[in-house]
Amino acid sequence: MGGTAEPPGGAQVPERGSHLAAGTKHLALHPISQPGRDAPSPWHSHRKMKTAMSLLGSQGIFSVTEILIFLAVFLLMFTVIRSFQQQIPYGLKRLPEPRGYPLIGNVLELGRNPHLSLTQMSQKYGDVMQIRIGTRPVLVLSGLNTIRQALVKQAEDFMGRPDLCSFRHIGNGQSLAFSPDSGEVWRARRKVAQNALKTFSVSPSPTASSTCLLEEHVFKEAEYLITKLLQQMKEKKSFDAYRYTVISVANVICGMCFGKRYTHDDQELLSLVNLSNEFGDVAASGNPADFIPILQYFPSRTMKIFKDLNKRFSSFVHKIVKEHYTTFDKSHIRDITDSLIEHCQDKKMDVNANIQLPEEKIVNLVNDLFGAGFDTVTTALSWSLVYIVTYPDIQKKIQNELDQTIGRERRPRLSDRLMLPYTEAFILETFRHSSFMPFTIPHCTTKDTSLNGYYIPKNLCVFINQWQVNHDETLWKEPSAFNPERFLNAEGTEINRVESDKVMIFGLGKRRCIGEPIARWEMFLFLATLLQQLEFSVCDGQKVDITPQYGLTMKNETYEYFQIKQRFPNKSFE
Ligand code: HEM
Repeated sequence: MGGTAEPPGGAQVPERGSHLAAGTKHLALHPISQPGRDAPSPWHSHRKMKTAMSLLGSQGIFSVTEILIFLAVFLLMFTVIRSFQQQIPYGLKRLPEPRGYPLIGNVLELGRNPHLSLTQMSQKYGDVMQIRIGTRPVLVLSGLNTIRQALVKQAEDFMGRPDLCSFRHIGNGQSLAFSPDSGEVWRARRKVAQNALKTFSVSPSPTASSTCLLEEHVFKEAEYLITKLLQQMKEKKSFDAYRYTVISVANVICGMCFGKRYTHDDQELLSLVNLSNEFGDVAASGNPADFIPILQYFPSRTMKIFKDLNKRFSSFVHKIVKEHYTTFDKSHIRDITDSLIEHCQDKKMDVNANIQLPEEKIVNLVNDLFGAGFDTVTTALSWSLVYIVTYPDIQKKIQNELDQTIGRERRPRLSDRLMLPYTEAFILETFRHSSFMPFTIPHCTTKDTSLNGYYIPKNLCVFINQWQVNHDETLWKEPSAFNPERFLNAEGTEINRVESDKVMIFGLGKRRCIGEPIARWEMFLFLATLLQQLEFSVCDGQKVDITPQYGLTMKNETYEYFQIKQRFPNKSFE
């Protein structure tokens, strides 16, 4: 027994004698053992060793020295990699992570709709998981409770912003929302911005027909919008809703920030506001150029447009701010820009932090407010109009509620909100169903921390998946259905606050949107004023496409497919 044996199917000796083929031949002709046949013996072991040595020896693939060097290098590399790998503190777990490709990480899995891919991945890896975009690790948070824990209960740990290359082009790198600053200066600036917004929205209006400045701005713009839409209907028989609402909404924030408005055909404003899609493409979570640094050095049309847009935006605002400086009168503060200039001239200190902010850091705030103030609200409003024409029964219910509560004699006011629960429920369902801000602006950890038992290092970029929360089957019955009634109590007379608090569109905690109250009021006033006077529909034969296009704010395809009819022709509203 033992001895040589034929390989299965006979000895297939390769014809050409490569180094590898020689080794294979050697192996084939000198089998190490025949299991179950030979009893192991010292001779056998010796032979085994000899065979192995001959496989590796001078006639084999590698020499013994080569193998030893290989092992030494392998051990060295292993030790170096281990020393670079995160040491997880005792009692905490390492973050779960889908396998990615070298250099690009999980970019391919993110695809065109990262909010959907990451929702799917969270079902496998959990509410707290790590992905890699390029070589950069990113923490992805899903699940309302997990997100509340991170952004509210552990707010200080998760309130940072990552230093992404595209963000450095926004507001000359001094943006309140996008710059990496999250310390005392950011805190003081945020407070100044919040106070300015409050003063120029809820302060009493000088006109008798409005209760506050915001109401006055929206009334005026909604009336201009209605006139413009009716004119478009006369001339073209249809219109693109986004094209006109964007100017009306921009005029509201222009009124508050700069005390001026623009016509619907103003080319400078039009070209600026219509570039918001390009802004959203780059500023969205998961833009590869921010995570694969080498991409910065390749020519990119989108990045060029992004830089150009930010420059144009800054110089548009800068020009207006300069005009304000020349006409500034301390006894007559006209708007937010004036109030920021006054803040600088008074050298006001932040009472808590005792911080003196540099002038440019104060006046630059108007850039953030104007930038954040029109695209978001316009997108919200245009989604609401898309749902209105998709579900005509819902439009009728809102109009019945408006007719019964407000009637035809006066316009809707902010104080009517509580008496119009169905309209409010419709707005909440628009936010939830469209989830048009699928992620918050990316966050970043400010120190080593932990969440749900996982160790999370400092400076880790964090994506908060708002879309996942708004479509979570454990939170919502039939999340893909558009159903405003889900937010009403059983009698349909009040908003169910437990349900409405689950909708996530403005972020949470220390970075929560500072424009949230204004956005909600504006949305209500525009929508109620438009639906009180107009009936919206889609042109015959046209189909509404509600598939969103991914971005910082997701838009629906805008086409000239909207039509309107006046509900009460020849009636004017006070
Ligand atoms: C429906 C409309 C709006 C939506 C859905 C929205 C949503 C958001 C979200 C998700 C964030 C990021 C939160 C985070 O990173 O955790 C944010 C931040 C911000 N929003 Fe809004 N927003 C809206 C309207 C507005 C308006 C009207 C203004 C101002 C006039 C505004 C000003 C800001 C600012 C300044 C920040 C940055 C806050 C910071 O980083 O400290 N937003 N918003």
